[in-house]
Amino acid sequence: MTPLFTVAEIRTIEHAAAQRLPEGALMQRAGQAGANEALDLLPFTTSRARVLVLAGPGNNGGDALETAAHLAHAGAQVTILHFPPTSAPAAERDAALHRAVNSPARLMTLASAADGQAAMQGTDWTLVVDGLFGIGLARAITGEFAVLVATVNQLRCQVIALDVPSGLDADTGAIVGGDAGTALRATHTVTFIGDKPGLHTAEGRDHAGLVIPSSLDIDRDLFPPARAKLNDVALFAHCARRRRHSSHKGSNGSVAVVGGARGMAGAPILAARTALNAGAGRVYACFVGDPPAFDAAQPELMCRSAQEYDFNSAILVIGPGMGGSASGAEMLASALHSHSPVVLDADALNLVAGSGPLQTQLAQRSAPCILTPHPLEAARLLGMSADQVQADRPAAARRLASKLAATVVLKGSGTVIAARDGTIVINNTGNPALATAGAGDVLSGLCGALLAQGWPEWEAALAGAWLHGMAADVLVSEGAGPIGITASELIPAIRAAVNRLAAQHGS
Ligand SMILES: NC(=O)C1=CN([C@@H]2O[C@H](COP(=O)(O)OP(=O)(O)OC[C@H]3O[C@@H](n4cnc5c(N)ncnc54)[C@H](O)[C@@H]3O)[C@@H](O)[C@H]2O)[C@@H](O)CC1
Ligand SMILES: Nc1ncnc2c1ncn2[C@@H]1O[C@H](COP(=O)(O)OP(=O)(O)O)[C@@H](O)[C@H]1O
Ligand SMILES: [K+]
Repeated sequence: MTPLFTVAEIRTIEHAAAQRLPEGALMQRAGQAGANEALDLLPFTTSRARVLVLAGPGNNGGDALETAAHLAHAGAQVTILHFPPTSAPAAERDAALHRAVNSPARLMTLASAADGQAAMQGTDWTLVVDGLFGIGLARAITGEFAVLVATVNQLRCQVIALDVPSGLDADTGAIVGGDAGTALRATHTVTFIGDKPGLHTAEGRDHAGLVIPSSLDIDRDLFPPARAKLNDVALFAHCARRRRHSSHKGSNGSVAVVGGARGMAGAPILAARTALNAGAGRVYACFVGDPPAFDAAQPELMCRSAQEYDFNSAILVIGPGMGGSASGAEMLASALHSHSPVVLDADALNLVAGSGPLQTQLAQRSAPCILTPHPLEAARLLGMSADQVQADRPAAARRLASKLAATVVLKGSGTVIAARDGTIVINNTGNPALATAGAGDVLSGLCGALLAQGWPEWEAALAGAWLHGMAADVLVSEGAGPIGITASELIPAIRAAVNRLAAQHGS
């Protein structure tokens, strides 16, 4: 289980740890950790490696100077582009500079980032170490530093970021300064003290690459209980069940997907097929528009008119392709009036966003409730723009969960799952193959199927996000994507993932 800590928490831990250690110990450990990861990436003949180390003006630059000295002593050809501090540096940073100067590394002290860019030209670098800025970056990277970042981003070699890729907000995964800023794209990030939410959501996955946490050997008692974690099978495996020989379809619950206004019948069909293939015993597809007689590709589904369905008799997945009509709103109100557990997606969320009474009705329900908004749906529910949601996904998910008293699955790269009490989990399975129409319908059907099979709301949301992403990861590893995977193809891959989970962890 990987806990995730905010910058404020990391600063508190660091401060407490520093009291127990000799001056500079943490920076030295950080530099050693960076060097260890770098050495793993270098060719066996270290002397052939040309390593470019960017050492910024703050303590992140201090880490980089320590890393550079280690790599130079290990035999690599190291060039340091050093940006001196603009105010009096910490003694530990001075000591790091001293070690770098006394190492075989070539140190270029630069007055401007433009000098740095010139110094980078003409060498075929094996590896770049990014120690420009860490968690202390206070404003957008602009001007000459932005040009330097763009130059590194065009290199094709591996790039290790120290602590955080320069320019990325470690709390939110947004680029510091938004559109005015930029961030360095690393292939690996060695992150210090504890892992951080921003490395795994929003822009995080594209900029951090593979994340390697390094605790710097800080005593465990200095870490607070984590309010955020990375998603992990260990968080939900206890709910997995193997099928009993004595089971029957009634043992595995019923799901009713409610949606399908005229012209949008495919969305509930995708959700319903997923629910069936993820193990629900009986699945109804209920249409706000005219129902088809049956689904030819999945005749096991029971296609009904939503108006004629008893919403108390199944787990309800409401919203796929439902539209915003008065009859959709009426179906939603009666579904919320029922005692059934619900998954609210797509148009159901838009209808809730536009109606105070529906919001009150939702917040007052006692049955399990999972909301699966994408960023624009979340924005409508919060009365803000999608850009504002993306600027701080953990905060948006938390606010929604508390406002509507539900488990919220804020979708997108690094899906954020939030509980009513403010706990969050960030999912790191999945990939851009999922950026395709209908992938969200598949997720809502999967969550419904897990609820139907007795999973509690929180674990159903965690496992739903994880299995959905894992299915896409398996398809991509088999060469089927990420380009061109369709939502329908996810369904058999989800079935395989559900069965693997039950076989490996089910009781
Ligand atoms: N605090 C900790 O927990 C530890 C920190 N360490 C390292 O120290 C880092 C934090 O160090 P700092 O707080 O010094 O911060 P940083 O090194 O991240 O950056 C601050 C420096 O950048 C300058 N700066 C900020 N925004 C700028 C901009 N947009 N353009 C140009 N210059 C800008 C500031 O004036 C300051 O000199 C961590 O990320 C980590 O790498 C490690 O040494 C280990 C312990
Ligand atoms: N780039 C991406 N990386 C990882 N997951 C993604 C990405 N883009 C989309 N997804 C996932 O795919 C699903 C898309 O859902 P949604 O936006 O509701 O699509 P639709 O309404 O077409 O079904 C969500 O589960 C989301 O988290
Ligand atoms: K960095």
